[in-house]
Amino acid sequence: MTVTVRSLGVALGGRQVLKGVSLDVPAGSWTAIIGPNGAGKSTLLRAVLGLVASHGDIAVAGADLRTFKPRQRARLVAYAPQSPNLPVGMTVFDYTLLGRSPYIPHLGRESARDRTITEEVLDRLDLTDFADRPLDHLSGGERQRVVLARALAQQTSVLLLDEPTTALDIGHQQQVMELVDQLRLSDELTVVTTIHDLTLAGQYADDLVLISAGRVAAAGPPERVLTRDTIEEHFDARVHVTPGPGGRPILSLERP
Ligand SMILES: Nc1ncnc2c1ncn2[C@@H]1O[C@H](COP(=O)(O)OP(=O)(O)OP(=O)(O)O)[C@@H](O)[C@H]1O
Repeated sequence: MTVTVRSLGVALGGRQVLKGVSLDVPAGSWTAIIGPNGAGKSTLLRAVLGLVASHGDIAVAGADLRTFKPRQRARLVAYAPQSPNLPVGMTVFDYTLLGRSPYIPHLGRESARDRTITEEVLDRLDLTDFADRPLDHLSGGERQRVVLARALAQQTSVLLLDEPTTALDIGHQQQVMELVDQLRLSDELTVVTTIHDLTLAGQYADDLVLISAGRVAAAGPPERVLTRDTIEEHFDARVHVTPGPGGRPILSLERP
């Protein structure tokens, strides 16, 4: 399913946070939204979901999610926010099972299939041993994987992930990115993720969109966006860029 945004604008607290943003994410592809702190990356995801007021055109599989009820939206798009409110005392299993809520009838109970899907997702994210643990008894990285687990349990065709790897060690970063990539290939999932690790973004995404001061500053394949000059201009960082496997850029910081 495609995600298309045209001339998107968002104002927050009386300030224009996104201006004229356009985005084209083909079905089954992975787009990474990059950009400096405060650029508007999370706001862009929230606007696509219809969680913040916006003007401009938004189409997810041809539909404008701003007109959808939450339950209807949750069958089409799964969203893993950067810092979700986690219910104190709820177990990892029950929180992940919440991902099945859009399919459970009102006043009904989850089915055996809902529980099986939840168990499978926990297994794929190395979380089976934590299933009965309350969310507030987890480390930051474990919590982050549980938030992703809930989103994957929704089994939607579009996945929006806000900074899915920030709290993860390098092994779990790889595990999460590989898992998302596998799902993308096997289930034709369309993925949009914000991400700060530019090398990681360049290794997995088909296209990068650089947001800077609320506008699209660059967009295209990783090797076109991740250039030394672009990084210096928008992040005020000096980096060395070398072509890695498949020509995908590897960035390292240059000491002044
Ligand atoms: N509710 C709000 N009211 C006013 N301004 C807001 C609100 N929420 C966010 N902002 C501002 O909007 C801008 C964009 O925020 P956003 O969270 O989208 O940035 P980001 O690119 O995701 O940043 P980061 O990389 O730090 O997570 C920031 O300047 C932020 O301070």
